[in-house]
This record gives sequence, structure tokens and C-alpha cells, in this order.
Amino acid sequence: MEAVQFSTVASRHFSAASHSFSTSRRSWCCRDSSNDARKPSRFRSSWTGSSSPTSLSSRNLFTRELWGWVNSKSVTVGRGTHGVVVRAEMFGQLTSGLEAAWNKLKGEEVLTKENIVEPMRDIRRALLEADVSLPVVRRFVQAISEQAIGVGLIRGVRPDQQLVKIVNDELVKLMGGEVSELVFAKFGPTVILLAGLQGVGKTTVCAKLAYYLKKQGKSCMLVAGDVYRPAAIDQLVILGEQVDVPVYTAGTEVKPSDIAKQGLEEAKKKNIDVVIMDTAGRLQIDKAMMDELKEVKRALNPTEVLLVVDAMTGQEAAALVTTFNLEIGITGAILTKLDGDSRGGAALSVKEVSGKPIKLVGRGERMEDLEPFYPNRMAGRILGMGDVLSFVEKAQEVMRQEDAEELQKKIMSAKFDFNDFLKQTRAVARMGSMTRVIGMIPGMGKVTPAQIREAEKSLKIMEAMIEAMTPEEREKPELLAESPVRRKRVAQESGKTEQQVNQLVAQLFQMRVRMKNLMGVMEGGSIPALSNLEEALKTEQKAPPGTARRKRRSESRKQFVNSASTRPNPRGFGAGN
Ligand SMILES: Nc1nc2c(ncn2[C@@H]2O[C@H](COP(=O)(O)OP(=O)(O)OP(=O)(O)O)[C@@H](O)[C@H]2O)c(=O)[nH]1
Repeated sequence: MEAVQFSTVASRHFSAASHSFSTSRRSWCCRDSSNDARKPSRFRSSWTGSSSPTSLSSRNLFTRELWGWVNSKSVTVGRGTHGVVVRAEMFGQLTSGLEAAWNKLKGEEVLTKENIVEPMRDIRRALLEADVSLPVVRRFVQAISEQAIGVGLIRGVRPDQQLVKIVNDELVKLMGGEVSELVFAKFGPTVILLAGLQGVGKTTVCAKLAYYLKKQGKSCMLVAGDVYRPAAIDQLVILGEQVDVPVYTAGTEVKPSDIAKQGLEEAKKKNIDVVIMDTAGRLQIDKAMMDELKEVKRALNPTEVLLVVDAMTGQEAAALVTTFNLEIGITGAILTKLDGDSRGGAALSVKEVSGKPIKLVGRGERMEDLEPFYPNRMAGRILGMGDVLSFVEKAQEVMRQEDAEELQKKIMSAKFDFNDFLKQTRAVARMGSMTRVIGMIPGMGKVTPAQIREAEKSLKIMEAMIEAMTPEEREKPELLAESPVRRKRVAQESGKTEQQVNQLVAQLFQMRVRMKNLMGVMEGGSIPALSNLEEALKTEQKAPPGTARRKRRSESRKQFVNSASTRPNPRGFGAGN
């Protein structure tokens, strides 16, 4: 068998051969699927030939190949039909609990309200056992169920894999979505105040953080503010030496807020970039500790106030973050001891319960064991299903491309109907907020938030009217164009005015012509086509009043006449029937 590295030939020639991913060899193997003979040159010719890699058939092949990949015996994704079990080391119990949920869906064709009941119960149980707080679990399961029922069928993707993807995306959201970066002061030293209960790893985090920031080229200074445990000062000095960072100490007789002020002055004199202040912990929250922290905070005016919490305390960690935030005001949390026997409750609950992000995580006792908290990586680890996730993402991408191609055909033949309209609007909604989507369209940079809000409102109104149409009317808008009675019915059923329905129908016909024209401009390539599109948009905007519109109107009329099986009433919308 001709084995090649995926990164080289196979990546470019993906759909020309069938692939299997062997985890033991960590390389991609390509085999000509139509002919077992080993003919690497044939792969090349099929891709340098006339058939475009983006043609519909090649994409179908691509989907099939991916399907083969993820189902091949050598792929290690979960138990049962996939063969070997891969379980994330971290949160092992949670991972196997969730695995039970996917397994319940084996053999199902689609996700339905009925067949997700059991998996949802498993997900709920797994999260509760991981010590995730109950309200968080409730919201999470609710969100998953809603999406699972509403999700469309993706060709080649099994329902259990779809569910894995939905759970993954929700887990990422639950943990805050994006990485929450540390904030640095614009002028003078950045001050990071660390707080937390006894033994959670504060002192260790001080040094780890200095080590982490030093690697980013920042000079650091540690300030020893734990005056109640003399050993804590010594510990900080030793750790400071270990990471080669100066430590400011003033003994145990000085008030922590004074130590803070003196330390900060010293750092300013030395032009230090970041000052990290260690504070005393307590066995549990008490008023004296909170008052002292408030005083230190006032003295330092810190850029970041980070609460250090122990991951092994589960949802208790989330409750602590909430309390500290209410009492002293914090900017985020650092979760330590994630390398230990933590069940996941803390990582999953902190953001949702307290509203404050986990900024960093400690995963060991060594100085280098501190890293940013990546919600997506964490979700991946919890699920232990990297292969399935990337497969579903790729399949979704392929589906989007196929959709786009079908859409393109409809646009070119001016057959774009209300079903397409609804489908496209919903697809856009799935891509994220309107602001984000608009931001990706060339020439749309100057759209104001107010305009976007208006557009979102209009889309909702349009959706309501389209939903009140019969399937036949959606497919053949001509029926509505010809019949005021139908339009009146749609208006009544959707709770909108007849004028709004008339406008919507008229807009669809105008849209058909405009899109056909623009698609014509875009044909022929990607990058030049994009600039052509921008040019076309600009020309449309610049055209003297009346010219473009007149041209569009006449084309719109022509198109309308062509597309209607019977001609609409020449008196136009609103004329009696
Ligand atoms: N396994 C593991 N151990 C850690 C981690 N972070 C800290 N520790 C250990 O936890 C213990 C307590 O850490 P300290 O830094 O002394 O905790 P502290 O919060 O400063 O404690 P007090 O000074 O008593 O308030 C030490 O043995 C550390 O080595 C971590 O991420 N993983």
C-alpha cells in the first residue's frame, strides 16, 4: 500500500482516495478506491485534470471518505463500534458518564424528542456526579435537548456523533467560550492581587505566574503579604529564587496593606512590569480576611484580582468565586490542582455560577505547570472525542458547501423561493450574531448597530409571514403574487398587515433579479470575483438615481413574467381577485 504523509500529498488529494487514520503509526494511508493497484500518479492526474476539486461529486466523495475515516477500525473514538476506548485522563468519570449517553443512540437514524430522553438523563447524571451545580446542569441539559431536537440531519453523520458535537459546543459556551486573557495596565506596573483560602496553591501560583509572565518578556516582582504564616514568606522567597524573580518582604509585623504600598513603590522604582501580591488564606471565609483584602485592594488599585481556587472542591469553588466577587470584586479565577482527582464540577460551574472567567489553570506542582484556560480544549478533553468533533465539523462544512451550490443553481435560474429564503436566513442565524455575519461581507463595514437591530427585527417579521404561507406558496411565490386573497390570508395568519405581505412578495421577485445579476458578476473565480462584487456593489450605490433602479425594475418585471406559470394581474399587488 502506498503510504503518504497526510500533510503533503493526501491533504491536496483528499477525495481522490479512501483514507484511514492509523493512530498507531500516526500517518495517513491513501488507497485508490476505484482500483486497488498502487498508482500514485493516478491520484495526481485526477486532480490536475478538468474535474474541479469543488465539484459536487467530489464533495460527495469527500463526505464518504470522511465517513470511512471515522468508522474505520483503527480510529480510536469511544467504545463499542469504534473499537478501542480513548478516555481523557482528566475528569475520567465524567467522560465515561457522557459516553453512556452517546451509546444509547447507536442504531438510531435521527435525533428525536423520544430517543434523546435517555441520553439526556445520562448527561444529567454524569454532570451531577462530576459535582456540577444543579441549576447549571438544568440549564445545560435544557439547551442540549432543544438543539438536539432542532438539529437537521447531516448526511454521513450519525445522531450520536451529532450529539457529541452539540454537547461539546455547549460545554465550551458553559466555560466561557473564549480564552479570557490577563489584562495589563497601560501605564506603570500591572498589579495582580491573588486571594484564596488556605492551601489552595496561592503562594505556588505567585511564582508560577511570574515564571509564565517572564516567558512573555515581562519583568516581575513578588510581594509577600501573608503575615500570619511566617513560613509562607520563606516559601515565597525560595520560589522567587527558583524562578529568578525578586521578592519584596517586610516581615510579619507590618500590615498587609502597608506591605502592598511599599512593594508597589519598590516595583515602580525598579521599572518592574508586573507586581504579584500574595495574601494570607483562611480555613474558611471570615470577615477579618475580607476586610484585609479590601484594604490591600484599596492600597494597590490592582489591574487583576484573581481568586485561586482548588479544582478538587467542585461546585464549592464556583460558590467561593461568587462570594469573593460580591465581597471584594474580582476579575477572574485561577483553578489549581486540575492534575489531581478533580471531577470537573469546578471547571464547569465557575463561569456560569459567578459570571467570572477562569483565566489560568494549574496542572501540577512544577513552575511551568500553569497555563491559560482554553474552554475548547477543556471540552475536548472532557469528551475525549477529538476525532468525532473534527469529523462532524468537516461534514457540516461540506453540507454548507453543497447547500451553497444548490443555492447558486437556484439563484442562477432565478428560482430562489421562500423556502430558500427561510433556510438561508436560519443558516445565517446559526453562524452567530448578525453583527458578526455582516462584518464578514465585503463592503458592509459601515453598518451601524441600530441598522443591524432593525434588520433583525425585519427578519423576524418576514419569518412570521413565511411561516403562515402554505408549502405550495413558499415554493411558488407566483401564487401569492397573483392572489390578493392568499396574501390577505397570510397577513391575517401572521398578524401582519396586507401591505407588509405585499412588500415581502414584491421583494422576493426583486431579490431574484438582483442576486442573479450579482452571481453573474461573481462567476469565474474567487479573489477577483470578490473585488468584482465589491465593484458591482459600489456601482449600484453610485449610479444616478433611477438608472440602476429602472434597469432592475424592468428586469424584475421580465423575470416575474418568465417565472410565473400564469401571469400576475397587470394591476399588480392589491388588485382585486
Ligand atoms: N498537584 C498540584 N499541587 C499543587 C498545585 N498548586 C499548588 N499545589 C500544591 O498545593 C500545596 C499548597 O500550595 P500553597 O501554594 O502553599 O498554597 P497556599 O494557598 O499558598 O496556602 P496558604 O499559604 O496556607 O494559604 C503545595 O504542596 C503545592 O505544591 C497544582 O496545580 N497541582
